[in-house]
Amino acid sequence: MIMEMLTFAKTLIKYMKADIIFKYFPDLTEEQKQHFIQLEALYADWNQKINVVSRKDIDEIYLRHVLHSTGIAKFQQFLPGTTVLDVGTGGGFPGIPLAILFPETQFTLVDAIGKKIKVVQHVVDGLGLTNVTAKHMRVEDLDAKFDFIVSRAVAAMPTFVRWIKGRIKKESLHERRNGILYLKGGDLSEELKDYKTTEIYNLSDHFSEDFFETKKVVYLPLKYKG
Ligand SMILES: C[S@@+](CC[C@H](N)C(=O)[O-])C[C@H]1O[C@@H](n2cnc3c(N)ncnc32)[C@H](O)[C@@H]1O
Repeated sequence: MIMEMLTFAKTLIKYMKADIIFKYFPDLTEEQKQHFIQLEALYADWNQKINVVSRKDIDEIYLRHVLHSTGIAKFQQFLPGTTVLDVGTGGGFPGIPLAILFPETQFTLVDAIGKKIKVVQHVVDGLGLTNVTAKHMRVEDLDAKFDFIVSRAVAAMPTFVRWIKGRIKKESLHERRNGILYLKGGDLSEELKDYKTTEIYNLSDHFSEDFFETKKVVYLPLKYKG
Protein backbone atom coordinates (compact mmCIF):
# COMPACT_ATOMS: atom_id res chain seq x y z
CA MET A 1 0.00 0.00 0.00
CA ILE A 2 2.79 2.43 0.95
CA MET A 3 4.65 1.58 -2.27
CA GLU A 4 1.51 2.28 -4.30
CA MET A 5 1.03 5.63 -2.59
CA LEU A 6 4.66 6.53 -3.25
CA THR A 7 4.33 5.66 -6.94
CA PHE A 8 1.15 7.73 -7.12
CA ALA A 9 2.86 10.69 -5.40
CA LYS A 10 5.83 10.47 -7.79
CA THR A 11 3.51 10.46 -10.83
CA LEU A 12 1.63 13.45 -9.41
CA ILE A 13 4.86 15.43 -8.86
CA LYS A 14 6.00 14.70 -12.44
CA TYR A 15 2.62 15.79 -13.78
CA MET A 16 2.73 18.98 -11.71
CA LYS A 17 6.15 19.99 -13.06
CA ALA A 18 5.01 19.61 -16.66
CA ASP A 19 1.81 21.46 -15.75
CA ILE A 20 3.38 24.77 -16.76
CA ILE A 21 3.33 23.44 -20.36
CA PHE A 22 -0.27 22.21 -20.10
CA LYS A 23 -1.36 25.61 -18.77
CA TYR A 24 -0.28 27.33 -22.01
CA PHE A 25 -1.11 24.45 -24.35
CA PRO A 26 -4.44 23.13 -23.07
CA ASP A 27 -5.31 21.09 -26.17
CA LEU A 28 -2.50 18.52 -26.02
CA THR A 29 -3.30 14.87 -26.65
CA GLU A 30 -2.63 12.35 -23.88
CA GLU A 31 0.42 11.13 -25.86
CA GLN A 32 1.86 14.64 -26.08
CA LYS A 33 1.30 15.15 -22.34
CA GLN A 34 3.08 11.88 -21.59
CA HIS A 35 6.00 12.94 -23.81
CA PHE A 36 6.37 16.22 -21.93
CA ILE A 37 6.11 14.47 -18.56
CA GLN A 38 8.81 11.96 -19.54
CA LEU A 39 11.29 14.64 -20.65
CA GLU A 40 12.65 15.51 -17.21
CA ALA A 41 13.54 11.95 -16.22
CA LEU A 42 15.09 11.25 -19.63
CA TYR A 43 17.28 14.36 -19.45
CA ALA A 44 18.24 13.73 -15.81
CA ASP A 45 19.22 10.15 -16.67
CA TRP A 46 21.23 10.96 -19.79
CA ASN A 47 22.78 14.01 -18.23
CA GLN A 48 24.24 11.82 -15.49
CA LYS A 49 25.98 9.74 -18.16
CA ILE A 50 26.94 12.54 -20.57
CA ASN A 51 26.98 15.92 -18.86
CA VAL A 52 25.47 18.42 -21.31
CA VAL A 53 22.99 20.40 -19.19
CA SER A 54 23.77 21.98 -15.79
CA ARG A 55 22.06 20.60 -12.65
CA LYS A 56 20.24 23.95 -12.23
CA ASP A 57 18.97 23.73 -15.79
CA ILE A 58 17.62 20.21 -15.21
CA ASP A 59 15.76 21.51 -12.12
CA GLU A 60 14.18 24.27 -14.21
CA ILE A 61 13.91 22.34 -17.45
CA TYR A 62 10.19 22.97 -17.99
CA LEU A 63 10.41 26.74 -17.64
CA ARG A 64 13.83 27.60 -19.11
CA HIS A 65 14.04 25.01 -21.85
CA VAL A 66 10.75 23.32 -22.66
CA LEU A 67 8.31 26.23 -22.33
CA HIS A 68 10.81 28.66 -23.86
CA SER A 69 11.19 26.36 -26.88
CA THR A 70 7.44 26.06 -27.34
CA GLY A 71 7.24 29.87 -27.50
CA ILE A 72 7.90 29.56 -31.24
CA ALA A 73 4.55 27.76 -31.58
CA LYS A 74 2.75 30.81 -30.20
CA PHE A 75 3.79 32.61 -33.40
CA GLN A 76 3.97 29.89 -35.98
CA GLN A 77 1.93 26.70 -36.09
CA PHE A 78 3.58 24.19 -38.43
CA LEU A 79 1.29 22.42 -40.89
CA PRO A 80 1.58 18.65 -41.48
CA GLY A 81 4.40 17.97 -43.93
CA THR A 82 6.45 21.03 -42.91
CA THR A 83 10.20 20.57 -42.61
CA VAL A 84 12.05 22.39 -39.84
CA LEU A 85 15.80 22.61 -39.15
CA ASP A 86 17.08 23.32 -35.60
CA VAL A 87 20.61 24.72 -35.83
CA GLY A 88 22.95 24.16 -32.86
CA THR A 89 20.27 22.23 -31.00
CA GLY A 90 22.57 21.37 -28.04
CA GLY A 91 20.52 18.98 -25.89
CA GLY A 92 17.52 19.37 -28.24
CA PHE A 93 16.20 22.92 -27.76
CA PRO A 94 14.03 24.20 -29.27
CA GLY A 95 13.72 21.15 -31.57
CA ILE A 96 12.48 18.41 -29.22
CA PRO A 97 9.62 20.31 -27.53
CA LEU A 98 8.50 21.55 -30.96
CA ALA A 99 8.63 18.01 -32.36
CA ILE A 100 6.30 16.92 -29.52
CA LEU A 101 3.90 19.76 -30.31
CA PHE A 102 3.93 19.08 -34.08
CA PRO A 103 4.10 15.30 -34.59
CA GLU A 104 3.34 15.60 -38.32
CA THR A 105 6.21 18.00 -38.99
CA GLN A 106 9.67 16.64 -39.80
CA PHE A 107 12.47 18.05 -37.63
CA THR A 108 16.19 17.88 -38.37
CA LEU A 109 18.34 18.74 -35.33
CA VAL A 110 22.03 19.44 -35.94
CA ASP A 111 24.90 20.16 -33.59
CA ALA A 112 28.65 20.33 -34.07
CA ILE A 113 29.30 18.47 -30.78
CA GLY A 114 28.85 14.70 -30.91
CA LYS A 115 27.96 14.11 -27.24
CA LYS A 116 25.10 16.62 -27.44
CA ILE A 117 23.62 14.79 -30.42
CA LYS A 118 24.03 11.53 -28.47
CA VAL A 119 21.79 12.91 -25.70
CA VAL A 120 19.29 14.18 -28.30
CA GLN A 121 19.18 10.73 -29.94
CA HIS A 122 18.64 9.00 -26.59
CA VAL A 123 15.81 11.37 -25.66
CA VAL A 124 14.21 10.94 -29.11
CA ASP A 125 14.48 7.13 -28.79
CA GLY A 126 13.24 7.22 -25.19
CA LEU A 127 10.11 9.11 -26.22
CA GLY A 128 9.71 7.12 -29.43
CA LEU A 129 9.51 10.26 -31.57
CA THR A 130 9.43 9.34 -35.26
CA ASN A 131 9.58 12.89 -36.65
CA VAL A 132 13.11 13.81 -35.52
CA THR A 133 16.45 13.21 -37.24
CA ALA A 134 19.52 14.15 -35.17
CA LYS A 135 22.78 14.86 -37.00
CA HIS A 136 26.26 15.45 -35.64
CA MET A 137 27.63 18.06 -38.03
CA ARG A 138 28.25 21.74 -38.60
CA VAL A 139 25.25 23.33 -40.26
CA GLU A 140 27.45 24.79 -43.00
CA ASP A 141 28.02 21.22 -44.24
CA LEU A 142 24.32 20.36 -44.45
CA ASP A 143 22.86 19.92 -47.93
CA ALA A 144 19.06 20.08 -47.66
CA LYS A 145 16.27 22.67 -47.72
CA PHE A 146 13.61 23.44 -45.11
CA ASP A 147 10.46 25.52 -44.65
CA PHE A 148 11.63 27.04 -41.39
CA ILE A 149 14.90 27.22 -39.50
CA VAL A 150 14.67 27.55 -35.72
CA SER A 151 17.42 28.19 -33.20
CA ARG A 152 18.38 29.51 -29.76
CA ALA A 153 21.68 30.83 -28.41
CA VAL A 154 23.94 29.81 -31.29
CA ALA A 155 25.19 32.83 -33.26
CA ALA A 156 24.49 36.49 -34.00
CA MET A 157 22.12 36.99 -36.91
CA PRO A 158 24.70 37.98 -39.58
CA THR A 159 26.77 34.83 -38.94
CA PHE A 160 23.67 32.69 -38.69
CA VAL A 161 22.24 33.96 -42.00
CA ARG A 162 25.57 33.22 -43.70
CA TRP A 163 25.61 29.65 -42.34
CA ILE A 164 22.12 28.78 -43.51
CA LYS A 165 22.29 30.42 -46.94
CA GLY A 166 20.54 28.27 -49.56
CA ARG A 167 18.84 26.07 -46.93
CA ILE A 168 15.31 27.52 -47.36
CA LYS A 169 12.67 25.97 -49.64
CA LYS A 170 11.22 28.10 -52.43
CA GLU A 171 7.48 27.42 -51.94
CA SER A 172 5.88 28.53 -48.69
CA LEU A 173 3.23 26.19 -47.24
CA HIS A 174 2.17 28.77 -44.67
CA GLU A 175 0.79 32.30 -44.86
CA ARG A 176 4.04 33.50 -43.35
CA ARG A 177 6.91 33.20 -45.81
CA ASN A 178 9.59 30.56 -45.11
CA GLY A 179 12.43 31.81 -42.96
CA ILE A 180 14.16 31.91 -39.59
CA LEU A 181 12.37 31.76 -36.21
CA TYR A 182 15.04 32.56 -33.63
CA LEU A 183 14.60 32.71 -29.84
CA LYS A 184 16.54 35.74 -28.63
CA GLY A 185 16.59 38.11 -25.68
CA GLY A 186 17.41 41.68 -24.73
CA ASP A 187 18.04 44.66 -26.98
CA LEU A 188 18.41 43.46 -30.55
CA SER A 189 18.48 46.80 -32.38
CA GLU A 190 22.23 46.69 -33.18
CA GLU A 191 22.31 43.00 -34.14
CA LEU A 192 19.27 43.27 -36.41
CA LYS A 193 19.85 46.73 -37.89
CA ASP A 194 20.63 45.35 -41.37
CA TYR A 195 17.54 43.10 -41.46
CA LYS A 196 14.68 45.44 -42.30
CA THR A 197 12.11 42.68 -42.83
CA THR A 198 12.53 41.23 -39.34
CA GLU A 199 9.48 40.92 -37.10
CA ILE A 200 9.95 40.69 -33.33
CA TYR A 201 7.38 39.11 -31.01
CA ASN A 202 7.46 39.37 -27.21
CA LEU A 203 7.04 36.07 -25.42
CA SER A 204 5.83 38.05 -22.37
CA ASP A 205 2.60 38.66 -24.32
CA HIS A 206 1.92 34.93 -23.95
CA PHE A 207 3.81 33.70 -20.88
CA SER A 208 3.43 35.51 -17.54
CA GLU A 209 6.58 34.15 -15.78
CA ASP A 210 9.36 36.74 -15.10
CA PHE A 211 11.79 34.61 -17.13
CA PHE A 212 10.04 35.74 -20.32
CA GLU A 213 10.17 39.47 -19.62
CA THR A 214 12.93 40.08 -22.18
CA LYS A 215 12.49 36.98 -24.32
CA LYS A 216 11.48 37.27 -27.97
CA VAL A 217 10.88 35.30 -31.12
CA VAL A 218 12.66 36.92 -34.04
CA TYR A 219 11.19 36.10 -37.42
CA LEU A 220 13.25 36.79 -40.52
CA PRO A 221 11.60 35.88 -43.85
CA LEU A 222 14.16 34.62 -46.34
CA LYS A 223 14.31 34.79 -50.09
CA TYR A 224 14.90 31.52 -51.91
CA LYS A 225 18.48 31.21 -53.15
CA GLY A 226 18.70 28.31 -55.62
C1 LIG B 1 24.80 27.70 -26.31
S1 LIG B 1 24.49 26.19 -27.12
C2 LIG B 1 22.73 26.28 -27.38
C3 LIG B 1 22.10 24.94 -27.45
C4 LIG B 1 20.57 24.94 -27.63
N1 LIG B 1 20.17 25.58 -28.86
C5 LIG B 1 19.89 25.59 -26.44
O1 LIG B 1 19.41 26.71 -26.58
O2 LIG B 1 19.87 24.97 -25.36
C6 LIG B 1 25.11 26.45 -28.77
C7 LIG B 1 25.22 25.17 -29.57
O3 LIG B 1 25.45 25.49 -30.94
C8 LIG B 1 26.32 24.53 -31.48
N2 LIG B 1 26.94 25.10 -32.69
C9 LIG B 1 27.69 26.23 -32.77
N3 LIG B 1 28.04 26.47 -34.05
C10 LIG B 1 27.49 25.48 -34.81
C11 LIG B 1 27.50 25.16 -36.20
N4 LIG B 1 28.14 25.93 -37.08
N5 LIG B 1 26.83 24.07 -36.63
C12 LIG B 1 26.17 23.27 -35.73
N6 LIG B 1 26.14 23.52 -34.39
C13 LIG B 1 26.80 24.60 -33.94
C14 LIG B 1 27.30 24.24 -30.35
O4 LIG B 1 27.94 23.01 -30.50
C15 LIG B 1 26.37 24.29 -29.13
O5 LIG B 1 25.88 23.01 -28.79
